[in-house]
Amino acid sequence: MLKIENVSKSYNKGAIKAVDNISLNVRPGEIFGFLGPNGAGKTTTIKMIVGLLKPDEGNIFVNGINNQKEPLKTKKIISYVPDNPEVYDRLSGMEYLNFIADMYGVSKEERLKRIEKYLEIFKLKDAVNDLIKSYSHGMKQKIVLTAALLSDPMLFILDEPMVGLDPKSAFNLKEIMRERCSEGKSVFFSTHVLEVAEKLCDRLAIINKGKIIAQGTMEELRRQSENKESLENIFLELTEK
Ligand SMILES: Nc1ncnc2c1ncn2[C@@H]1O[C@H](COP(=O)(O)OP(=O)(O)OP(=O)(O)O)[C@@H](O)[C@H]1O
Repeated sequence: MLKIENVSKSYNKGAIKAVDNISLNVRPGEIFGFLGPNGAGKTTTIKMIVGLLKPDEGNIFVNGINNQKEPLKTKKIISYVPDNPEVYDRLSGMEYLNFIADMYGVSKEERLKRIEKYLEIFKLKDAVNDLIKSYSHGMKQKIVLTAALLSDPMLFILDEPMVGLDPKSAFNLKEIMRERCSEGKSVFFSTHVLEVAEKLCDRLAIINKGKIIAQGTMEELRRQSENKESLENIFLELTEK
């Protein structure tokens, strides 16, 4: 579903190598966790996957399509929720949802069904006709999540999705991720919450200083580490080397 091949990215004319020759593969029906300390290169990688940044080297394929060569085709099957979503404050929640559904060409029937479903899950029904600028931080996050789900993406990409969500909303989001994967769709998300990653992900990759230092199932990561008890121990051991 997602294949990253030997991808590198530098900033400031090569002075900062943010991502250094990484490769990974996310399969259909998989929840894939992308972990790493601050400044490791997670957001830079995600921005390259969704087409906001261009890799200096390497290729990224979404469902077999090269995202540099056919950006619109790949964007159609991806939804992306950034770590700090910017929303159109002067729209109401419903106007924003319809705008995103229009951009993705979602039919009236499908959008109504999905809007109803996710507004119910995220308890946003009463606020959906209010202006987004009146929303709390968490409500803004939830309207962005709802919008991202309207196109029923094959690949759902989230950068630090649990930050700012209350426990119930975080639980609901995890259920949504699981449901998508049971339907054969894929989820790729970055997180600092190791407990969530450990419980939720089918496979994980750990990035440190731009390089992938471990990748695989929890079982496979345990085998690569001497300190095998929890993902926290494995993470600390591998990133402190
Ligand atoms: N626009 C930019 N210009 C210059 N350097 C940048 C830019 N964006 C990121 N960097 C640098 O690239 C490196 C990787 O940053 P990135 O944001 O990808 O890390 P991250 O793993 O997402 O970090 P965090 O967990 O703190 O969000 C860091 O050294 C960062 O300072």
